[in-house]
Formats: sequence, C-alpha cells, structure tokens
Amino acid sequence: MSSSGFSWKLEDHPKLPKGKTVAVVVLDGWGEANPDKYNCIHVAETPTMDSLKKGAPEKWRLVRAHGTAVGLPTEDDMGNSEVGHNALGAGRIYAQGAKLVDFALASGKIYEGEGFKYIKECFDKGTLHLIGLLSDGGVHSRLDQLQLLLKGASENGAKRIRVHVLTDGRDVLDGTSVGFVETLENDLSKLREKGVDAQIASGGGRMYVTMDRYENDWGVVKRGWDAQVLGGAPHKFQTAVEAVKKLREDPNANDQYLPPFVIVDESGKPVGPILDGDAVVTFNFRADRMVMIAKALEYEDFDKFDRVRVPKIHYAGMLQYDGELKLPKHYLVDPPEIERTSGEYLVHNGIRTFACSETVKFGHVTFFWNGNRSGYFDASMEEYVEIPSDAGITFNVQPKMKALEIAEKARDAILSRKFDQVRVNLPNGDMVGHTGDIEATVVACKAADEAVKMILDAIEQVGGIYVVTADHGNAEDMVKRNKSGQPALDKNGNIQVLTSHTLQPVWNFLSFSS
Ligand SMILES: O=C(O)[C@H](O)COP(=O)(O)O
Ligand SMILES: [Mn+2]
Ligand SMILES: [Mn+2]
Repeated sequence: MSSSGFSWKLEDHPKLPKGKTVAVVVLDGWGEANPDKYNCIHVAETPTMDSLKKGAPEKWRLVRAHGTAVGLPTEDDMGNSEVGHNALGAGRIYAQGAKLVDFALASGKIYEGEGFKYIKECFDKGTLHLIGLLSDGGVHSRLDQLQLLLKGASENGAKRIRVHVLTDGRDVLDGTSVGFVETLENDLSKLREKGVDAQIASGGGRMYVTMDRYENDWGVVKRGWDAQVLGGAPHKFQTAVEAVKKLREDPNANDQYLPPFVIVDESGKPVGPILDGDAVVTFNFRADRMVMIAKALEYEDFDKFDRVRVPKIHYAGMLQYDGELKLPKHYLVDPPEIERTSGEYLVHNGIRTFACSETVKFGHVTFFWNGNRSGYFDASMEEYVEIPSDAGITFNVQPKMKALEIAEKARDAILSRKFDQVRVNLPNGDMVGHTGDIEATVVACKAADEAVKMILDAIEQVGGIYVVTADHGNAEDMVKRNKSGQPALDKNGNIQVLTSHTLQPVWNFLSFSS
C-alpha cells in the first residue's frame, strides 16, 4: 500500500472461484423491450440469449444504461458506446463529456480556460471555425451547446465565424438535418445583425464526411478536409438550407451519408476555407469520431492522405479526445479523469487480458474500456486483436459483420488458456440497427447470438466464467413511439424508423450466483 493508502492489490472475491478464465461479452446495442415486430432481437432466432434469460434469477439483472445512472446529463439521454464502455471498464460512473461541457458553458468557465484563450489569440485577424455534428442527439455533440458557444465566442471577441456542419440521422431521425440547419442559419443571421460575420461554410453526412473512427477509412476524413480546409467539394450551394434540401431530393439520400458540399458566394468562391491565422474548434465532446480529424489538424507528420495545404492554425477540441496521445494539445473543457480502470488493476495483479472486436468497435473494448486511452497498460500482459471491418459499406448489406471471426478469436484465446480475461464487443445489433434496416437487423441479432454461443461453449470447455452484457439498447426497438408506446406515425401515416439508441435497460448475465 502506498503512503496515500491506495493499493493496486485486489482482494479475493468472497464467492468467485480463483484461477478461472472469465469471458466478458458486450453485445453492442442490445436492450430489453416489449416483444413486437419492431423488436429485432425478439424477432430473430436467438436461442443462446433466450436460454440465458431462462437462467436462475440470481444469475441475471436488468440494468439501466442511459441517463444519470451512467453519468449523462438527464434521464432523456440515451446510452451510448462511450459512456457504456467507460462505465464497464472503470466499474464506476463519471460525469461524461456532455455534462462537463454543460457545466463549463453554464458557468462561463469555458471562456476562462487555457483552450479558449488559445483560440482567442486568432480572433483579431482570423476566422473562428467550428466543426462538428449538428443535432440534438446528445451522443457526440448537442445543438444547444453549439448555440451557446457561438454566442459566447462572439461576445468574447470572435468577429468572423464559419461553421462546418455534419448532418446526423443516426442519433436522431433521418431527415431532421433540414430543421437543424434552418435553426442554425437563423442563429447565424441573428449574429450577423449584431455585426458578426457568421455563416455555414461547408457540410456533409457524418458517416461519409469527417466522423470515421478507429482508422477504418481515412477517405471519410479526407472528404471533410477537402471541404472544410481547402474549400473543395463536388457540390456547391449558396446556402446550407438549400444544400441539404437539394441533396436530400435523391431518393437514396440519407442524412448520415450526405455528400460533402461547400457554400460559395455569388462569384462561386468558397465562403470559409480554413486559412493561416484562423482558429478551429471541433465541438463534439465525444472522442472516438474526433481522434482522426484531430490528428489531421494537429500533426505535422501525417501520411494518411495528402492534405495539400496545411494551414497554421490554433486548434482546440471541445475536450481532449485521447488521454494517452494528449490529443489535441489544446481543449476547451477538461475531459473526465477516468482513472484506475479495471484493465490497469488487472495488469498490476498479474492477470492476463485478451480483447477483441472488429475495427468499427475495436476501440470500444480497448480505448473506451481503458478510460479513453489508446495503447496497452502493459503489453506483456495484454493482447488486443482488431479484425478489419469492411470499409465503405453500410452494414445492412453485411449484417453478420465479423461476429463469427471475433468469436473464433475469443474461442481460441480461451482454449489457449493463456489469458485470464477475454473480452469482446459484438457490434451487429448496434451497427446494423443504425442503418434502420429492420430485416437486416434481425439477421444481425441472429449472428451475434451465434457468436455468443461459440464463446460460451469455449468457456464451458475450460470450466470458466462468463459475463454477458450490453452497453445500451438499439436493435430491440426500431421505431419511434408516442407516449403510450405505440409507433408514432408521420403526417403521411407511415411509421418512422428509429436509427438511434434507446432508453431501454440491458441485460447482465453471470454464470455464477452473485
Ligand atoms: O457513433 C455512432 O456510431 C453513434 O452515434 C453511436 O453509436 P455507439 O455509441 O454505439 O458507437
Ligand atoms: Mn454501443
Ligand atoms: Mn451505436
């Protein structure tokens, strides 16, 4: 024990047998909801998960995965992968980025911090660029926070502001992009009345422009760079409302995947490329989908794509997105200090870990699990395996994703007896659920169930222990509902497909009596 009274030493658990391999399976986006045709988990054949539900009551719990129970600002906040895996990995609840940004904006502390002072140095001569997700989803960003930041920045001296918007349709209903852009345009016109030169400068759908994660597809970030920094895109419009409305006329259009566009003046010149002497803020608070753009904006040595022109800017993140890489160096709000996570305890106690998922969720069981830190705590005790995800597709075309491959890796790791903890994330329910394709989501849930079976069979073979749980809901409810729980119909009498997460609880199954 150290002089402060803290010790890494873990005491023996009163009930758990020692020396057994533990499998930790996180089913991404797998909640519990009423059984109806919009509950893809219910509709799918899921014999393994069904049999777990029939287990003795002391072997399972339904737990909340949304709202204040997991450190989010309000009970209306759905759970998400960051908060879910942070909480699972740390075994504790932290006030999450969303809440910390709320505090900093409400108290005005954001404007007194080092990060804001740093960007403010450019306000006299340069433009302030704000890049981020435009919605009220509350998973990566929030419109009301952007609105407060716009007001605060202009009151604190920003004279020229350009917003680079990423449309959502994933944490909110598809088609809502138009309303969000109209709201923002309205705010910016009010700023203009006050003498601030404020405009939207570029845009695109979040999954096609800028917000890739875990280096799945740098082409996504490049499209954003070209529009935001270089002022180049295949589509040019004079206003962002016109841009989004026009681009949505394509029958296959989807807010998540809108092509990149730039706003140009009457002479066709882009109104807001990022130039030397400008300030840039990425206003998303959530880390995973900001790390890649942060690297492009901050790193001198960068070989992921040709940046063509690298402006000398003052760049700050809303938060610091990676605690290990200290990326970005400057940020407006201190991130939650997620310390002494379970992974760190394990290495201090000689317990060997294997973690695996496919690219799109790999960082969930490593980076998020370890408190938003990339890399190993101790490479000699840990092995992290990433199975490459298919890039450039929406996962409804491959709903089985790499579930089988993840399960095989986990099975082999368990049977090798080289590891004490084997943890995986099975992405299917979530990634396919986000596409809004109900049929494909049913196939996805079946595939995830088969993967769970393979892992639990291996655990049984070695006489191990399992924990099967989820980070939040998604696939168990694929329709927007009214207050009485019935599908809410749109003005044409159609159901509205829910692509987002839910407020539903999640299962926690243990193979031992707790
Ligand atoms: O980033 C995403 O894909 C969604 O906004 C949230 O999904 P996740 O929290 O499951 O990653
Ligand atoms: Mn998730
Ligand atoms: Mn999700």
